[in-house]
Amino acid sequence: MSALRLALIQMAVGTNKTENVKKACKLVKEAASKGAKLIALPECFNSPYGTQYFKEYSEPVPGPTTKSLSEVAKECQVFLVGGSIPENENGNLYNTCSVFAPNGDTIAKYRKMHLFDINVPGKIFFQESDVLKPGNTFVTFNAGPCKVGLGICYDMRFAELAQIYAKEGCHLVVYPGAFNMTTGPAHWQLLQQARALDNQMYVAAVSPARDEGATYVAWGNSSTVGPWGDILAKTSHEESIIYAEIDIGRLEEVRQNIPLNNQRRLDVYSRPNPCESLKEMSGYNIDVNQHVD
Ligand SMILES: NC(=O)CCC(=O)C(=O)O
Repeated sequence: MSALRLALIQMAVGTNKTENVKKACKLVKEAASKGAKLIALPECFNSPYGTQYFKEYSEPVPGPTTKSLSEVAKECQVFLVGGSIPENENGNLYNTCSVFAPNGDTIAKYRKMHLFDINVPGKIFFQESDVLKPGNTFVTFNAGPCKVGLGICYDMRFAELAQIYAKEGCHLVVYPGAFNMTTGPAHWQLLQQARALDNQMYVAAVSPARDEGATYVAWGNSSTVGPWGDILAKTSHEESIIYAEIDIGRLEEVRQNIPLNNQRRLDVYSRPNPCESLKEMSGYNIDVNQHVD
């Protein structure tokens, strides 16, 4: 078997943590009943998204939320990417994704590496680093034939993360994420397609459903993109589950058709930046746009 069915659960997240977890488990069961073998939840699915909420909703990992996820993964016999939750480890908070195998074992734990600190004046200011610490570790796991890398939301903007996963042999990167009404329409879909095309791999991004009454309004629009850069599944902003086949054969075909991996000019990329070297030699008076050999 070289394919598996992926489900992304774009769930509506409320302020009641117990209800959020209960709903997540119910939706996992629904996705499993439709044949999904790898199922992913969104970023911050047990808590509203916002720096003012993280401490109150935080819990240890393993803890009550991951226990429920482990149980439902086992009951449904699926691989479950547990979105993310605010993790509390000895008072330090992280944005953390745990992954569960069909036997309920925790097989991966990833802490968001690039914290969401942005300021688009008049539109959105967000400073995750006010309350969260970043993770420093790349995390992959195997789901049947598919090797999967993990990132969380803002991590999607950093091409290096997906590139490292591709080099490590991943076929798919899953990003639980919650873009917003400013950057969502501008960048959410483009970034997924860029990461997929650059690396000729599958990319899946799963958001909470949009709640216009929330302090942070998520863009929604969860989607799965294929190694050709094509959108395989996509939803709008309501609560929904979307499905796509992750087909390793198709990924290999794309890589054979356009063999980027054999064509990289590592000999050139590894040279010191020619523009910087020339600028230094010339006292910065050169046109750095000129071709330099
Ligand atoms: N939760 C996040 O990391 C949001 C990232 C985001 O909206 C972006 O524009 O990047």
